[in-house]
Amino acid sequence: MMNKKVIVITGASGTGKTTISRYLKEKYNIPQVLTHTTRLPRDGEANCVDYYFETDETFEHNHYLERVEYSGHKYGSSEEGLQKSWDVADIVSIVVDTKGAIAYQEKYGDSAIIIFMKADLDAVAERLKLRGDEKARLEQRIKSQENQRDREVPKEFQRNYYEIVNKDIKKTKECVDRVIEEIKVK
Ligand SMILES: Nc1nc2c(ncn2[C@@H]2O[C@H](COP(=O)(O)OP(=O)(O)O)[C@@H](O)[C@H]2O)c(=O)[nH]1
Ligand SMILES: Nc1ncnc2c1ncn2[C@@H]1O[C@H](COP(=O)(O)OP(=O)(O)O)[C@@H](O)[C@H]1O
Repeated sequence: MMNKKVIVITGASGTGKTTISRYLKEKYNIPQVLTHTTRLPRDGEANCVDYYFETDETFEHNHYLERVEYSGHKYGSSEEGLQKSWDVADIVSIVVDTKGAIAYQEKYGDSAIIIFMKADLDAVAERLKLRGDEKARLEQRIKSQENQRDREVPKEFQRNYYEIVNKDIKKTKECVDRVIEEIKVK
């Protein structure tokens, strides 16, 4: 089991977590572990592709490795989901908030590779508007206590994590490439 690795992509809203997860899939064929949420799909998002979209009731039918409330919605990831991805690939990725990242680090130790994403606040506001996030929801999300918290590296992180400042997307992807090279030689 321990030649298996999970790349845990974390950071505040709009910092580029999903973008990096997609890049890992496209360039390295690294599958993304899907998680469950009670928030509604955004335009362009689909069930079983971006998330397992749940109601408050169906959300409780799964059992979770870790679960959180984020800006008024529930999110959770399951051990089965991770295992299913590990069945088909040695390196997989998952996108979670920092609380989730801490849980993965605690459970999987060095097999959990943390990438903490950071971006300038003004750039984030602009990018989320372009992403098509509805204005009121966007503001609520940006102001949420969880999102404020996730703008900084939590003190609970153990020393080994990668921090990527996502300004120029080309440079960001180069940073990700270096992370993958490092993981692969380990
Ligand atoms: N801990 C945890 N966080 C999750 C899970 N699924 C998604 N998240 C996080 O929940 C937060 C909100 O996600 P989302 O609604 O997609 O908004 P976004 O960050 O603006 O794309 C993000 O930080 C996600 O990484 C999960 O299963 N567990
Ligand atoms: N470096 C970048 N420059 C410009 N736009 C970006 C950059 N990185 C991501 N984006 C765009 O910003 C929006 C938010 O990125 P996303 O990956 O959805 O963030 P997150 O998953 O962290 O909320 C998306 O529309 C994405 O295409």
